[in-house]
Amino acid sequence: MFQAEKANVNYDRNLASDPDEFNTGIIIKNLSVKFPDKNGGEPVEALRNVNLEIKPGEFVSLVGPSGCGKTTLLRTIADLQQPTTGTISIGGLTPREVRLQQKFGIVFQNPVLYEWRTVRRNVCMPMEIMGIPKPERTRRVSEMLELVGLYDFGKKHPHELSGGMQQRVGIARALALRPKILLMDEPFSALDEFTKEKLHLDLQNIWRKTRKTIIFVTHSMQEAVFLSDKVVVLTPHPGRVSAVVDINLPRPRGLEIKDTVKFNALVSKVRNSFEGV
Ligand SMILES: Nc1ncnc2c1ncn2[C@@H]1O[C@H](COP(=O)(O)OP(=O)(O)OP(=O)(O)O)[C@@H](O)[C@H]1O
Repeated sequence: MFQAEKANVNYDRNLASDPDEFNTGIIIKNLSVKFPDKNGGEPVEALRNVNLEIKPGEFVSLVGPSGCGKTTLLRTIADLQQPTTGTISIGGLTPREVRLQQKFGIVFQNPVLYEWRTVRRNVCMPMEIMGIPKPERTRRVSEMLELVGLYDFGKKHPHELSGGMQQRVGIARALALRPKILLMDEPFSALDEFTKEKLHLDLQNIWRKTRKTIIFVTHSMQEAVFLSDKVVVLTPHPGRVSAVVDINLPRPRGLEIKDTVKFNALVSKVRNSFEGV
């Protein structure tokens, strides 16, 4: 259980009902991304003609085999990669405008924590860079560490934590600047199955409490179905959307849902979307 739940902290008040209303709906139209070939050959078509709509507050996973363009799509939404053609609109703004407003939080597979800094000071770092005053920083670090279940570990250093705990620090750090959209690139793929399942439950709770739009990249069909409202299936060479599968399972979801016929039917549906291409 979350420490936040134990402490009966009202995160909905603190995190979700931000007075700064921001429409996090994402509309992607005819998006293509090509990378020039270093040896002068044909460019690599990482994404071809991607059309996708993500509603505000939706949890969407991108799944597909290696090289189908998942990371490229995430990076293009985050304005870390420019489209070759097509557009992305986020509540009417461009990815650049959204990035400059610090509305994206990004979590990578490897959280890249600073070993010489404590957990608290790792989470604090983006706020230091942004010049947020110290009392507010201290308050938010406590809030974020409670949210990810690490309040009692604030004085530890990264090497004293397990892989799962380190990834929680990465999530807390990504949330510290109060982003509206959380972009997660295979955040749990390096973790063991038990830790992964615990983090799935915890991420579901974080999403429920903070109401962020989450885009989650994974190779795992089960992970995608368990977490998402919608699974976007990508197919490589060139990278394109082969299906969008709605996951109409009730929430909140417990691990036992993985044993249900409905869950496994949805996993099969995602799998068959690859085979159909
Ligand atoms: N900076 C780059 N320069 C050249 N080619 C690139 C670059 N980034 C990605 N690619 C190519 O674009 C295609 C899509 O890559 P991308 O990393 O987005 O796929 P992915 O689905 O995230 O793969 P993985 O699951 O292995 O992370 C691949 O063929 C890849 O080699």
